[in-house]
Parts: sequence; C-alpha cells; structure tokens
Amino acid sequence: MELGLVGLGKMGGNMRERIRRAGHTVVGYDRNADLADVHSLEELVGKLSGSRVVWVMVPAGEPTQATVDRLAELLEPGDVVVDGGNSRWTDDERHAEQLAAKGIGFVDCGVSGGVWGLENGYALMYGGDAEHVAKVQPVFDALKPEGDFGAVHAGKVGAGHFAKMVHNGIEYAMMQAYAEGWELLEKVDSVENVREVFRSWQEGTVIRSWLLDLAVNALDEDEHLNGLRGYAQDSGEGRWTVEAAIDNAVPLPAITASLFARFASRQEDSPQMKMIAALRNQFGGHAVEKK
Ligand SMILES: NC(=O)c1ccc[n+]([C@@H]2O[C@H](COP(=O)([O-])OP(=O)(O)OC[C@H]3O[C@@H](n4cnc5c(N)ncnc54)[C@H](O)[C@@H]3O)[C@@H](O)[C@H]2O)c1
Ligand SMILES: O=C(O)[C@H](O)[C@@H](O)[C@H](O)[C@H](O)COP(=O)(O)O
Repeated sequence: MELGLVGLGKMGGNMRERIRRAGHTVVGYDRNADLADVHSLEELVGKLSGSRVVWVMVPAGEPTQATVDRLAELLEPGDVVVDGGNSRWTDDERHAEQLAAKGIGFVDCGVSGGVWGLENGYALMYGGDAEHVAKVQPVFDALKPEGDFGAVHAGKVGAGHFAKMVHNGIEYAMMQAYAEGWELLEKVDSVENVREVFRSWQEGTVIRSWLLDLAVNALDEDEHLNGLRGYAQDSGEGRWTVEAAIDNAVPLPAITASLFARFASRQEDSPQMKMIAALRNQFGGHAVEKK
C-alpha cells in the first residue's frame, strides 16, 4: 500500500525504512528538508493515490495539532490519519471529531520500541473504529514485531494512547526500581562488581527484562556512569498517568514516586529539605548544614 509519513526523526525515519522493507510505498515529509522525500504536506497528499492513509510521527502538542489541522484541509472523505506520536489521549477525541467533520477517519496509535524498532519491530497499541483500523492494518503488520504479540486494537479512539501512557508509567517505575537497586549496590563495599551482578540477573531471575539488558549496555559503556549528571527529563506521559490515577481514584504510589524522583533530579538543592532541616532545628535543636 501507499503511506504518507509526517515526521522523520529518530522514530519516523526508521519506521519509513521498516515499512519500505515490507514492500510498501512511503512518501515522507519532515520540516527538516534534509530528511524529507517531499517539500510540503500538500505535495505529500498529492503523491498518494486512492484512499489515503497519513501517519503523523511528530512531537505531541502543537506540532501534532498543526499537522492535523493542515491534513484536515488537504485530505478527502474516506482518508485516514494516524497519530503515532506520544500524544495525550485526551487530544484524540478532539482530533477524531475535527477530522470526522470532513469525513476523514482517525486512529491513535501508541508506539514503543525507540531506536531499536527498525530491527526489533515496534509494539503498537491503537484505538479507533474497526473500519479505520482496517485501512491501516498493512502498516501495522509491517511495523509490529514478529511473533504473536506486540500489537493490539485496544478499543475506541483514545484507547491506544491511554494504553501507551500507562505503559510509560510502568516504564518510569521499573527504571526507578533498577536505578535504586543499582545505587544501593554501588554504595556498599562488600559488593565488588556491581556491573557483573546486573549482568548475571539477565538470565534466570525474576527481574530479567529488556530494561535490565539496556542497563547492562549502559554500564558496559560507562561502568559507574561517571560521565553522566543525575538529571532526568520527562515528556509528559508519567504526569498524565498520575493525573488519570487521580481522576479515577486509583492508587499509583510507585509510578508517582518515580515521576517525583525525576523532578527532584532537576534541583541543585532541595527547598523542601531546607524546611525539614529548619524544623528539626526548631523543635529539637538538631544541627543544620549552613551554606
Ligand atoms: N524516541 C522514542 O523513543 C519514541 C518512542 C515512541 C514514541 N515517540 C514519539 O514519537 C514522536 C516522534 O519522536 P522522535 O523521537 O522521532 O522525535 P524527533 O525529535 O527525533 O523527530 C521529530 C521529527 O518531527 C519533525 N517535525 C516537528 N514538527 C514538525 C511539523 N510540524 N511538521 C513536520 N515535521 C515536523 C522534526 O523535524 C523531527 O525530524 C513523538 O511524539 C515522540 O514522543 C518517541
Ligand atoms: O516505549 C517507548 O518506546 C518509550 O517509552 C518512548 O515512548 C520514549 O522513549 C518516551 O517518550 C520517553 O518518555 P519520557 O521522556 O517521559 O521519559
């Protein structure tokens, strides 16, 4: 089939290659002309024949909204837009309604696998009407990992990004757990080779996982991570997971703590710990450290 693909960065660039390897035609547009096959969304739409499918793989928020707005003007009834970026699931219903007003279908798709997806395949979680999903199916088949799992029609519009959001919440908590265990192992003198402990855990243990494999890769590159600052950004999925937990009164202590640990990583000093120190000093005369 023919696919229009908007956004050819770390994800979209490799996805274009994987879909082409499966024998499909991909016309790619990126605002960075060095990456693109065509110079505009208009040209991209013009190059696709028949009932068109356009996959959007740009950053969530304004770039995705601007792309959906323009595609709503350019596409025709019967065409389908897929949002494969990490958009907030609450944006999906709005995009579906905006496009449906023009007779254009919409599918939201959470994509996992990062830069390894070209070779390993991309895990896909999608939401939308069955008739719209069916039009995208050959692309899903090309992108998904080999084997029985790795792709799911999770439900209605928004279900794909909701599932991906929860996946990322779990990702935060799992990474935090490995990181905490690693710090404790590094702290004690009795454990002399932390990296080899991590490596040994890759086989047979209850906690083996791809994230653990990646942790070993990172330790092979820099055994004590001395070259890195302890600073972690977030792109929104963890926050949205915690917000959804509050909306639904579902307790998520591990995921919430892992999100807050990232916030703490961005502080040079901790204002709240100054207050703790000041209060301990006030009520108990406990020593404080002065600047
Ligand atoms: N990197 C990952 O591991 C990963 C995994 C799953 C999902 N995602 C999501 O996929 C999307 C893309 O991520 P990425 O890692 O490839 O980002 P990236 O920054 O590497 O690439 C984004 C590309 O989009 C282009 N772009 C931005 N605005 C545009 C616009 N208005 N029109 C056309 N092109 C535009 C940029 O020039 C860039 O090439 C994001 O929503 C991201 O959250 C990323
Ligand atoms: O499943 C995946 O492939 C990752 O989760 C992917 O989506 C990406 O690396 C996250 O966007 C990072 O999210 P944070 O920036 O919030 O850590």
